[in-house]
This record gives sequence, C-alpha cells and structure tokens, in this order.
Amino acid sequence: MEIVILPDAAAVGAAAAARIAAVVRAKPEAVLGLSTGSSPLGTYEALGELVRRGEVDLSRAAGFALDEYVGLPPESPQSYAATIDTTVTRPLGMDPARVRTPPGSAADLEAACEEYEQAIRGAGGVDVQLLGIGANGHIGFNEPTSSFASRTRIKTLAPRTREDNARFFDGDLDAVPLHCITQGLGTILDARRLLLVAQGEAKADAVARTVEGPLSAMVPGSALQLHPHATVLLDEAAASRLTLSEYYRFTAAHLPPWQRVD
Ligand SMILES: N[C@@H]1[C@@H](O)[C@H](O)[C@@H](COP(=O)(O)O)O[C@@H]1O
Repeated sequence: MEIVILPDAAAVGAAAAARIAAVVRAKPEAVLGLSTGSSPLGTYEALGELVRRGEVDLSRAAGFALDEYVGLPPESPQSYAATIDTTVTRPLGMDPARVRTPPGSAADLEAACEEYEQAIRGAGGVDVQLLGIGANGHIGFNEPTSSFASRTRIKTLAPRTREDNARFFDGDLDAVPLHCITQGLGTILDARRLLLVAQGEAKADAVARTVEGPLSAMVPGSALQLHPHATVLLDEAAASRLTLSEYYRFTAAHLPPWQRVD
C-alpha cells in the first residue's frame, strides 16, 4: 500500500486529482469509481480545475458510484444520484449517459444489485476507484462486519453512519434512510487501482486501523491491504495516529522516478 502524507486537505485533493487525470490521459474511456461524502469533494474540485484548464478531458470516461440510499428518488437532492450529478458529472464534463448510481428506488432491489454488478463488468471493470472512509472504518456503505467477499447488495446503515450523515438531511436523523445499496468489498477490490482520501482528526483512528491494523471485517477499510495497487492520501490530521508515518514520509521522498505522479 502506498501511503502519502500531505500538508493539508487541498494537497490531498490535488494529489488524488493528479492520479485520476493520469489514468484518464492514458485511457480516455477509463471507468472511474465515484464516491460521495465530504472527503472526495476537494478531489472533484481539483479535477474540475484540470478539466477547465484543458489538462484532462473526462467526456469519454464512464463512472460508477459506490452506493445509494434505498427509497430516495434520484431527483431528491440528498440522493447520491443527484449528488454525483451536481458534484461530479456536470462540473467535470462527464457524459450523464455514462455515469451510473445504484438504483435505490428500483422495484426489485436484489435484481438491481445484480444488474449493477453486470454493468460494471460490462464496462470492463473500474480503472480507478476513489474512496472516502467513515469514522467507523466503512468504505462505500460496507459497515463493520461486511464480508471481504461481498458484492453489490442491500445493507442496513449503522446508527453511527446515520448520525454522521444527518447533516445532509438538515440534521434530521429520522429523515436519513435506514437502508442502502452498496458495492461490496469484493466489488471494490476488483477495481484496478484504489485511491482512498481522508482528511481531519475525526478519521485518524479509522485510517490507522485501515492501514496498520489487522485485516478485520470490523474495519472494512482494512480490505485495502488485500489490493495490489492501493494508495492512501492523507492530510497531517488524518495521518496523526499512524505509527510508521516517518517511514511513509521517507518512502514518498525517495520514490523512483518511474513511480512519481505530478
Ligand atoms: N457512503 C459514504 C461513503 O462513501 C463515505 O466515504 C463515508 C465518509 O463520508 P465523509 O467523507 O462525508 O466523511 O461515508 C458516507 O456515508
């Protein structure tokens, strides 16, 4: 796993955007794994800047979101479909027809989960999956005790996650759905590259357990340890509980030229 500690949240966004842009420059039809929440917003902003400057073109890229609430129609502003549309698809100049979110309002949710898996496979798989992490170590909506072999499925949100996300529902906990559809940890691990971004002290414990703790279903993020091309981009606060941070800094300062990303 590549661990990069950066001075602040803006640097995390810029570094993640540079890595995604490098993937798209090499493969303009790249399939991007998209994430919601606060963590990736800086990445999308930095990527938008690269698009505006003409340094990367995402118009031929495809996107698959990680997760969606069950029961929120796509037009609801809190739905991840709407969130992805307003924070990713439109500002980054992606083709809406090529960007998908799990259909949380499908009549047959289980069939919709299977179709989503098939759509990812049909698109050739995800080239780079952007991830945030929950304070309880979840990735996507794979809450603690999710199987490392799990595929896209319906999950019940953990109380902590609903509390954390109530801020997107005007603080009204009762308005936060109880269920979601999420890509499984096995689905996420199929992506060719994983890029996890985390900022702030509130994520420091989850980050330390993800990167340096034992592989455990109690920490879904620890599944990244099983992936051959996982990068974790952290600001100083999110990195503050890592025990090997000096080693990560040393490694980043001595990267061989062929591993450098601007
Ligand atoms: N389902 C999303 C995750 O994909 C996200 O990574 C995580 C952290 O959210 P935030 O970045 O807002 O802290 O929780 C949310 O509930």
